[in-house]
Amino acid sequence: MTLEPSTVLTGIGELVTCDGTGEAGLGLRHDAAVVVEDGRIAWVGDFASAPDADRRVDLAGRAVLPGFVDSHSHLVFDGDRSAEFAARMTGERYDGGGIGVSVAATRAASDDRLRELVAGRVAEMRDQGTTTVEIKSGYGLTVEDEARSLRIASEFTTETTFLGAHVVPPEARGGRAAYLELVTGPMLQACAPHAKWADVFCEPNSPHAFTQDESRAVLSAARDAGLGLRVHGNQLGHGPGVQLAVEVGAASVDHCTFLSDADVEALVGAADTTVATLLPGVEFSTRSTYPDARRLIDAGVSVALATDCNPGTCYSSSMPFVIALAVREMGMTPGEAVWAATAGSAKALRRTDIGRIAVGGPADLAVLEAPSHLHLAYRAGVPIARALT
Ligand SMILES: N=CN[C@@H](CCC(=O)O)C(=O)O
Ligand SMILES: [Zn+2]
Repeated sequence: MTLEPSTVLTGIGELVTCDGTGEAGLGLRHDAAVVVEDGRIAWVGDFASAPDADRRVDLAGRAVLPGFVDSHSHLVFDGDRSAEFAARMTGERYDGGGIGVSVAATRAASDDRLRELVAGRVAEMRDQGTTTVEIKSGYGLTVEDEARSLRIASEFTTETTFLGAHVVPPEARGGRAAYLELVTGPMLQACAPHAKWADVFCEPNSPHAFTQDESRAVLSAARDAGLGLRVHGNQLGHGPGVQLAVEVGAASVDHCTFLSDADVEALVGAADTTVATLLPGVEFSTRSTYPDARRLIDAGVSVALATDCNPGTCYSSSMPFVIALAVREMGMTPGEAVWAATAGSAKALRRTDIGRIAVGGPADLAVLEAPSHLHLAYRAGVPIARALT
């Protein structure tokens, strides 16, 4: 639906502004109207006092909320790993080894083929209400393949993340030190112009990923190159990822599945800086224990939700699915889950302009085929959300 040049949205069953007021900060309004002008929110208020606009769209009781912010995805890949998923469903454990399969297929794909795959995945996300997506590299793992992954990602989003330190690639086995030098040197140099962020798979529980010291070296080089920092941490077992993320002031530490009391304490102390991004689609798709979101929220940690859409641990692009899992499996209220998928996830990207509906912000809106946000978890698996603009 086009909302140009100016449109007043009426008949909104429930407006979820995420303005920080009320239950879970959702700032719910009823009998509200929204005016969109030139792609921005121009006015929010009571329907009765709504100003005129060029067009009027009656939403017939549907709920409107900020478009979802998916702050963690790996969309630039080719190849199929559905057999790996099936094997996990019969008991095989995930250890990151399958990443090499996606790396081989991604390297073999043409630019056009990768572009087409990313476009399809981004469109799939929009069809489910996502209006901002972060996209990582990490299936190239050569200077050229990482740089082109990021070039292609930046055609779709400004939230691009260099993940040369995803795993040590198969051809570098035995040469970890040399690969780290490549990642922190020429690869970082080639990728930095196309990336806003850098990330590292800090996971001593996987033979393929990186230790605390290796991860620190990657993050410190990335910071020197002007990139913001993110960390994959505490996914497969207890580990140093959370403490390292807090130490370096990362915007987000993602997964947070296995946390000690000291990890939670560190995240509470860093709640203004470092967000704990939970990715329950991963636990679903790897048949693992879910992170304890209740413990984190009750302690005062900043929590976000994202899909982690990737070919190995979660090939789902659906934020509504993630919200349903968060409510059903992680003890979050529907309101907390919606907040974490919008304003919380925006905070994980250090953005205050998205993830909320506020005058002056971009008109990144999602609409539900339902009267309230409660339906996102209540009607799990039903495609009720879509991006409005
Ligand atoms: N853990 C590291 N990276 C991805 C999985 C990548 C893959 O298996 O292809 C994740 O976030 O789960
Ligand atoms: Zn990931």
